[in-house]
Amino acid sequence: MSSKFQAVCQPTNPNPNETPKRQILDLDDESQVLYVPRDTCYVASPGLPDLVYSGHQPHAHSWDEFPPLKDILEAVHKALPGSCFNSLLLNRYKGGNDYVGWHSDDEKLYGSAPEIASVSFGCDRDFFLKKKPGKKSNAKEGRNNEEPASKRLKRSGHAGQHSFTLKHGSLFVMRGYTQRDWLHSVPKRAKADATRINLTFRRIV
Ligand SMILES: O=C(O)CCC(=O)C(=O)O
Ligand SMILES: [Fe+2]
Repeated sequence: MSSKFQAVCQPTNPNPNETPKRQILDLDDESQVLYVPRDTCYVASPGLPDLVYSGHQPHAHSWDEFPPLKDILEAVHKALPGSCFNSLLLNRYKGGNDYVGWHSDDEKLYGSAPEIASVSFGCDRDFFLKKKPGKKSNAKEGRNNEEPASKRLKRSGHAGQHSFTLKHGSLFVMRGYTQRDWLHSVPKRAKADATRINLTFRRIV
């Protein structure tokens, strides 16, 4: 059976000073190409605008090519009443070296406060969320900076960062201003020795 997953490679960014909008691409030292450090596959309903991220425009497969995905979509719609997803980005992490760097899925075509439903299968992986620079993480931290800067710096390491373990069969939902105000990532994990498939259902408005 042929795989619809793509290991995405594209030529090195012509302007090396320009950082990709979403930090999900990485520079491969040997081949000097920008690559996505996991395999991806994009599915979308017909007639929607093209998805472009980090200068990459994935081919949109149709739902009919993957009948099981339609079943999962239906189950997600049932679990999240009122949701109506029309596109899906799949990620395959072949092992602990595959990852997604800090980014937000804040592309305009998803609207200002998108709901994104993330379903995971296979190997457990950690998922991190942290506030974008300049966004206050809660009312407490916004207090007039009573604390000396040196102290604040010390505890700022992972303060305000939230970690979740996304387990086989789990449904994780991001909504509201999560994409506007927060970054998320799935870091490399030496101990994650098996494949993980992640499905992120989205609505292009
Ligand atoms: O694999 C995950 O849990 C996250 C994937 C993700 O953030 C994305 O596809 O934008
Ligand atoms: Fe994401």
